[in-house]
Amino acid sequence: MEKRKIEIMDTTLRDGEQTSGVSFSAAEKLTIAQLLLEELNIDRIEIASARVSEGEFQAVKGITAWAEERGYIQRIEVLSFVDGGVSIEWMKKAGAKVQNLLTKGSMNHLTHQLKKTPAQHFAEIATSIALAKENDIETNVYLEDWSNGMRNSPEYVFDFLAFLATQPIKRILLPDTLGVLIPAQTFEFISKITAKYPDIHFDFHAHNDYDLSIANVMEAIKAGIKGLHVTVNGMGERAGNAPLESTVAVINDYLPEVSINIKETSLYSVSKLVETFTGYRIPANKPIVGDNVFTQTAGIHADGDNKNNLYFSDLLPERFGRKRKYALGKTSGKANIEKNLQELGLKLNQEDLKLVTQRIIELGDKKETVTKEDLPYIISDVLNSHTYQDKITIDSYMLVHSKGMRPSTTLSLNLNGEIIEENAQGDGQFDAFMNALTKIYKSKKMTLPKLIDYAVRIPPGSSSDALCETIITWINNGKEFKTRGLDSDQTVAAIIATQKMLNVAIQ
Ligand SMILES: CC(C)C(=O)C(=O)O
Repeated sequence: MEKRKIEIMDTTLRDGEQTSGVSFSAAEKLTIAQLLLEELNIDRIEIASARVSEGEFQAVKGITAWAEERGYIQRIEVLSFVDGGVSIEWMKKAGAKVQNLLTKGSMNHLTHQLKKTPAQHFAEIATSIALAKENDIETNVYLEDWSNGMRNSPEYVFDFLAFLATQPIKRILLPDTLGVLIPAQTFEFISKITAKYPDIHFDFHAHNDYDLSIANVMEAIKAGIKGLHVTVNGMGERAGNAPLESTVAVINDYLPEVSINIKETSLYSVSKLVETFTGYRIPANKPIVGDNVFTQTAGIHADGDNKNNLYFSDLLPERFGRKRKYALGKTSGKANIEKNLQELGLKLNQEDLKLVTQRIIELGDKKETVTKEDLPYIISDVLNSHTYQDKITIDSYMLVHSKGMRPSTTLSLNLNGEIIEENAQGDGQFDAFMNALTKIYKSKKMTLPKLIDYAVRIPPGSSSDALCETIITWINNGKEFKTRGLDSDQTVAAIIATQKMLNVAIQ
């Protein structure tokens, strides 16, 4: 059976720009337009509202010049108004060839906003369409507030459609302007319209106010719609529009009777670029493009992935240019750690794996996020802890840092079984700690190795703040050696490195 083609119209550059606080520069608009058409294969794009500003005019001019050269000009659309030809003049100067004419799709809007009768409105629309035609501009017509129109004034909507059926237009665009439709209504309303006008091209423009945009998009397709409006990352007025990414995935996976032409593997990179241009952050749990949506956190999932891919679905990350990740944290378990080790090309015996797992769970308990890049540091720390037995331990300490007073430390040291407590002040918390330790050593007529270098680093490439490593270089009887400490807190890491030094020095 031949599949029905669904046209995808992306309105990131028009409705998406109506996201509160978002404004694209002309150069950004051109870059996004190029990616949408050439990288993703989007059928049509709506790039601006006519008459908005000089900046918008320049942006449209730039895109139309480029599109004309590439033969894409009929795929570039501009939102225009019933304004006696002002929008047409603006579009002509900007080089645009397709207007999406904004009209009133409900009696409520018509009477209370325009304060006109249907006959007056239709006459003005006919003039706008004729004027566009004279100027070689093609017309699509938006019925603003159409979904409420279908609920509250269906006779008006059908009169309006009967009028439009006589007009030289290409498409009729049906917006759920306030995002109020539920899937059953979407199906019912669109079915009624497509049954009556099977040869007219209708687009559906969803909004996401009830988080139902994708469900509505699916019903609109089943009801015979020929085109859909979407935005990258679901940006748009209020709660936004139907997100391009989920629309593509759900159509490809669940609606085999229709076809679309979008390149799935480029969805993520375009989404990221739009995120960067807008500063509008993608939530980590946003389907397809969110940071965490291909990360297995629970160990049982990673374990299942090893056993006949028990936790896989059709939403494979590679489809969207992404990779599956296995989180490291308190719920991760051995399977997650093994997956990360595999990726790093590392192997551990069962005992060390257990110790590393234990360390990661401890960090997770402190609400730290551990990344793959942290793993070699944790392993090195765990493996090094095998090389000596701690005879001297710092059993407890209190570090005080306050305004207007010198930092101070109280510590309790277990020196070969004897517990000694001491306190001291210093220039910083670690300095105060070392001063207290020096006091204990002096009281026992022992000498401490001298600290000659102190370096702190976070694991390179780590995107988490889980760990920092403190590496201290000491000198003892003319011999230099280094010890390291690993912790989420820099001073604690230094204290761990110091305890190691105390034990190395007595060997
Ligand atoms: C401006 C119009 C076309 C719109 O975006 C809507 O009604 O949702």
